[in-house]
Amino acid sequence: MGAVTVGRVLTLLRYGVRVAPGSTLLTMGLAVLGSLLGMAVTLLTGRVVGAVPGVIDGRPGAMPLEEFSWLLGGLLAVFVIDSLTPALQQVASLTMDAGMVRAIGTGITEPLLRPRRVQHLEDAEVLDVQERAKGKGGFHLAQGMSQMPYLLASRISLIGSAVIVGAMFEWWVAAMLVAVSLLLEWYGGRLIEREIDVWWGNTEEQRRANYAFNLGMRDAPKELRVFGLHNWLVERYVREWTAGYREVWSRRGKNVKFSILIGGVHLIANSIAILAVGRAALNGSLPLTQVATTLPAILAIGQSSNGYGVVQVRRGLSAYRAMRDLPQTIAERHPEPVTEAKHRIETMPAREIRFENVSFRYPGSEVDVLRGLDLTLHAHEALALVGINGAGKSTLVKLLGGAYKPTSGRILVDGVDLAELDLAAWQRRVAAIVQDFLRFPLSVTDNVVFGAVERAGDELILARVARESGIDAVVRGLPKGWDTVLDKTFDGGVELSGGEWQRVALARALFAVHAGAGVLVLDEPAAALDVRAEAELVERYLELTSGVASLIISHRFSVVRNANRICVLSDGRIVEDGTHEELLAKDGEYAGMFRLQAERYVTGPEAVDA
Ligand SMILES: Nc1ncnc2c1ncn2[C@@H]1O[C@H](COP(=O)(O)OP(=O)(O)OP(=O)(O)O)[C@@H](O)[C@H]1O
Repeated sequence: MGAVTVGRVLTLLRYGVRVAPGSTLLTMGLAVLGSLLGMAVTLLTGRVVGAVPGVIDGRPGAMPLEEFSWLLGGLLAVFVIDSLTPALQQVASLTMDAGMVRAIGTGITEPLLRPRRVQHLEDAEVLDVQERAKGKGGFHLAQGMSQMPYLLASRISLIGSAVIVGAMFEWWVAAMLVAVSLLLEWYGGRLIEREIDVWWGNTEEQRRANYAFNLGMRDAPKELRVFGLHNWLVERYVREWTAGYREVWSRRGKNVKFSILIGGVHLIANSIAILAVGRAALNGSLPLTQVATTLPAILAIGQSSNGYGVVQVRRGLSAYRAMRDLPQTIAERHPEPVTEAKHRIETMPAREIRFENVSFRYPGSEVDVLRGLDLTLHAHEALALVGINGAGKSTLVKLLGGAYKPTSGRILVDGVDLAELDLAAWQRRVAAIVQDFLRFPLSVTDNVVFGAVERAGDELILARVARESGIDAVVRGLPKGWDTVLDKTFDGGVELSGGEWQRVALARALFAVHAGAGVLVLDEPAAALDVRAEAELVERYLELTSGVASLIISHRFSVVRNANRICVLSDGRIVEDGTHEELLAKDGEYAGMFRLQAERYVTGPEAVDA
């Protein structure tokens, strides 16, 4: 099969049989049956045509009429079955495709989701393997699998037709036709491959066209209308798309003369074969049956070259290998810590969480975000962390949640290094609302109970959370109450306002705390609310969650001052630590930031909020 060897095809077939056994076997079986029936039609047609003159003349030794009728009936039956198989094959093939897409989607996302840390998601090598496992412009593996039945059928047809030509006529003719057919396939495959590469190579124009498309469809449909930019966008999309396709056309144009040359070779080979058959028929050395069988077989050899199938199957194979390697690449480059279940995580932290001389730099970055940071968060205390944009506050939260591990230093939970704890169990102990919290396009209930999915069915906690968080007021106004889907693209779904969404997200954190979480992180928890509402909400949350260690991050001092203690993060370490009053008295960085904001609220545009 050219560069696609039989062994590799079997590998791919084995995968198909593993993930979608019924439909794969049926699709491949029907493909084989279809090509065998096609050859049976050729052989039977030859016999029927060869028998006709004798039957008409009633020559002695000719086929009896009854046998001829059976032959004709047989041809008809084979023809009918042959006509039915493509429809059946299509159904089987669609079912196989659906199974493949599901299996590949899981095969790629599952290894990426499984690790408790996230470093692997920023590792160029892992991302490269993932990209190859997926393929550009759709799942290459699924595309390869859907071409397998056609490739299989065209191979059987090529071999079978060559045997017919060789056995009934001349082996040199069969060899010549097969050689030309494979040449045609190899060359056609190369052209197709290059075209696909250009098209999915994501040229600058294609990326711009995609950007325009996403802008219009997904990212900014409202703003575009406000600014009256829809016509501009459509025009831009068409222009970029056409420009992107120009390269494909120019490559196709350049290849035309070679295609004509190869097509000419094919035409000459077929003409030689047909002329040779004609000559043999005329000089009486080739009986009519053989002539009528050989001619369609000659044409079938030419038609069985399948460059597209070869290319797609080859791409499918390489995607399959990348997908197979993905879990191993992740495990080798980012081993998950092996932990012993000797610590009672479900009661941690009983005393404190301590950052001890912690430094951190993101993978691939040259800059340390944290530099020898020391910080203690006591159990049952509410600690606020302040610092300018980019100081590293959210980064510290990611380290606390175990999403990253410190580049150096340690994070100790009740004296035990976080690296020694079962990360999955620890992450269940941490409830967090981050700035870009998840908005699931699911029901309100799901959006709240996902705070602690293992307690999802606990109606008592849900009722308590609804009462305490005040989202029962939001739910009462929804068409299907708790079952309302929070995405208006779904039937009966609604879109909440930014502030309402934040209340849902906070209810999610509260659900996690009541389900047993021991650490609560509020990272800009209610920035979409006005200043007073946010301050009141955070104050209320701290009352409701007073039994857990809370870390609050906010740029608003009305929120921060609710905390028992405030730490200022600057230059990668904690530079000030104390209560609101203590830090003001100290007249350092905190006091400077506070004064600046207070002035704005008195004189500036935000005075309304204050
Ligand atoms: N995934 C990442 N890869 C590389 N650098 C990152 C990544 N995430 C954040 N950074 C960088 O780390 C630094 C600290 O970012 P971080 O989000 O922790 O700051 P922050 O104090 O929370 O800021 P803000 O107040 O604006 O939310 C920034 O310089 C940021 O650009």
